[in-house]
Amino acid sequence: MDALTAENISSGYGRSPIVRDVSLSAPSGKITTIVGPNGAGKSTFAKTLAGILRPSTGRILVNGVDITRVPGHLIPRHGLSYVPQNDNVFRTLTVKENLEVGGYPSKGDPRERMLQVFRVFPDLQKAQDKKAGNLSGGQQNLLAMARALMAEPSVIVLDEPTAGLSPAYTDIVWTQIGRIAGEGTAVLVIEQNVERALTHAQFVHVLVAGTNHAHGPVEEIAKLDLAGIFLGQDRTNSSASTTSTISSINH
Ligand SMILES: Nc1ncnc2c1ncn2[C@@H]1O[C@H](COP(=O)(O)OP(=O)(O)OP(=O)(O)O)[C@@H](O)[C@H]1O
Repeated sequence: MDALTAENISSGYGRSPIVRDVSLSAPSGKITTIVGPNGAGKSTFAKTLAGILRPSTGRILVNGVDITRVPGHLIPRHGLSYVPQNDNVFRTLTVKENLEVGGYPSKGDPRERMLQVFRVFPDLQKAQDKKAGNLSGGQQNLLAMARALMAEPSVIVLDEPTAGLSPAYTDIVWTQIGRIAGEGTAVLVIEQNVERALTHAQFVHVLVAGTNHAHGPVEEIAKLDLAGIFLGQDRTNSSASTTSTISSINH
């Protein structure tokens, strides 16, 4: 059974849905990414998984349990933690205090859990008494991920965790994402940069105009003409698809 299963989700902000009939699954211990052009509905879908938006159709299962109608603030207790792109740490609290807050949904010993999280994020242990607001943007994103891990989630949803980061810090964040998956968590990453998604993920979903355009193991998705798909001109089977083209349209 996949840790996360979303079936036929439609969702949005008003009467007409932004995301339409999207299905996706994310297995434990693997990285699944959602890629797509700007405005495709990736963040809207992530917010729907997190319970911030209520889907108008479909259902969301975590470890087989239907969480579709669970209020957003209780969803971490059901095994799904969400890290938004912005405002994802308490800036006036220390690193340690942020982690303590993140541990509230967990039933385990929070001190033990913090030591486990520090094993995945050793640099945060060194900075544990620093105010989160004094960390760099990249360190804040790592702290946000670590805070989400404190809840011992089965599934962690990361909305563009490397947005705005330097290439060097982007590599650090992806290394950490790999370590989170290595601990057995299902990781779902919204990623703007297709090249990065194809490099790091095992499964990829391509969302275009709010609908599921393609999905599958990374080896299969890498064969598609993603640049053409993003530009609305699917040229798969032509020779036009190159990784550098895909990369360049994402910057
Ligand atoms: N709070 C909101 N209220 C109304 N419409 C919104 C809101 N947030 C996003 N939208 C609209 O929903 C659509 C999808 O936005 P969304 O942020 O989900 O796309 P995305 O694929 O994550 O894009 P990006 O890669 O640019 O972040 C866009 O047309 C956007 O303008």
